Amino acid sequence: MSKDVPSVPVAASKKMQSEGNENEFENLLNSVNSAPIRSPLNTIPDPSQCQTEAIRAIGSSMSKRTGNSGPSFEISKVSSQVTPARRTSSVGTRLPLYTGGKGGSSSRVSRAIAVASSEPQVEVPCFELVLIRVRPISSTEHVSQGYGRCLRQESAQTLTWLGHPEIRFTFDHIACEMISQEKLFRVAGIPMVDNCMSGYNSCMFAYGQTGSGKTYTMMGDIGEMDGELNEDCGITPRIFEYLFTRIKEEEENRKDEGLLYSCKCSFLEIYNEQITDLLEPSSTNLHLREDVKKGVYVENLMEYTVCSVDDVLKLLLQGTTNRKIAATHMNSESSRSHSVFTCTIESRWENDSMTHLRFGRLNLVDLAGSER
Ligand SMILES: Nc1ncnc2c1ncn2[C@@H]1O[C@H](COP(=O)(O)OP(=O)(O)OP(=O)(O)O)[C@@H](O)[C@H]1O
Repeated sequence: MSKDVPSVPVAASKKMQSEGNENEFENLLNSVNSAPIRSPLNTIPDPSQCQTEAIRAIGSSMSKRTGNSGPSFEISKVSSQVTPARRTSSVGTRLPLYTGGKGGSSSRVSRAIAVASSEPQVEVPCFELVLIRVRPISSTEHVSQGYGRCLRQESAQTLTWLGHPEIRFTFDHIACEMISQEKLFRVAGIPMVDNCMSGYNSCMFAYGQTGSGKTYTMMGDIGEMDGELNEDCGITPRIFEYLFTRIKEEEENRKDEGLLYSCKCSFLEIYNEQITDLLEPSSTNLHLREDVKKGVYVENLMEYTVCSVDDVLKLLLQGTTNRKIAATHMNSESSRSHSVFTCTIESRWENDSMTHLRFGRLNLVDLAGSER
């Protein structure tokens, strides 16, 4: 059934490493004590609790480096970590506390990070999740090229590559080829938004071979139909639809505190080690800088205030049109660059005669595909 192909159709989406800042204005000295309690970081569900019928049912397959064509797979890596109040800014020793992922090619990592400063040490939790998404074989691959599946899914965490010898891989979670964009968003996207709104930075990135489905997963079909997102739209538009719904609810529920959110987005591309603003393509060769207050940032990158999912869709459409694409032998519209869509979510509210300010940053990264 299977036929060798020269490259690996592997896609990965990673949602990882985040830092959050909660900063309280004005009465800074009292800030730590008066800060409202955040939701727990690991609102990200245990992948084993996220199984869907489709995932359980499928014996889907994927290709491996030396192997056969077939559906690609993706990895979502999720992590969140929070820094406490801004005064304790320097992060010190990392204390890895590995939980699970024994013996597999990936592991779920839950870490605590000790914040080194003159103040008492604060444990900074960190949460990561690696998720594989298997892409179905296209009709061209199946009919014209005669490729078949080369994988068997054993469980929600384990896949076997049907080579000689067979090789088993274990991940935090495997989303089979039948998983819908919506379901994937519910597993990987919602917890990220919830964490960001609680002031934890979050990052998701898609990693894998050209044509394996990274852009489909991260962006998909960005258009709208009758004011609703397309069924095929990817995780990014869905994240913002959910984010603005949550913002509306929160602002409504905490009217008495005058809670207000504001969101700013930027969209950049890294191509040939050069950074370009995808929303202002003449702005190219931008520089990475580091600042004590801001941390690492891209100088002169434009940020746009967004108030609705429509605002975000416009930016996504504008940016993806400007992204560098070219044909590869596996994908006629292959992204040749890395893209990073960032949203900074800031919230401000009054409580006990103090103004509170909280930040969370969301990074959504679609890496360029590898042809090797
Ligand atoms: N889960 C899926 N279901 C159906 N079609 C898919 C799926 N994933 C990807 N595809 C289709 O496969 C093709 C390649 O996907 P995509 O462009 O997202 O790959 P990619 O990994 O981003 O590639 P590159 O790295 O070359 O940019 C597209 O036509 C896309 O619509």
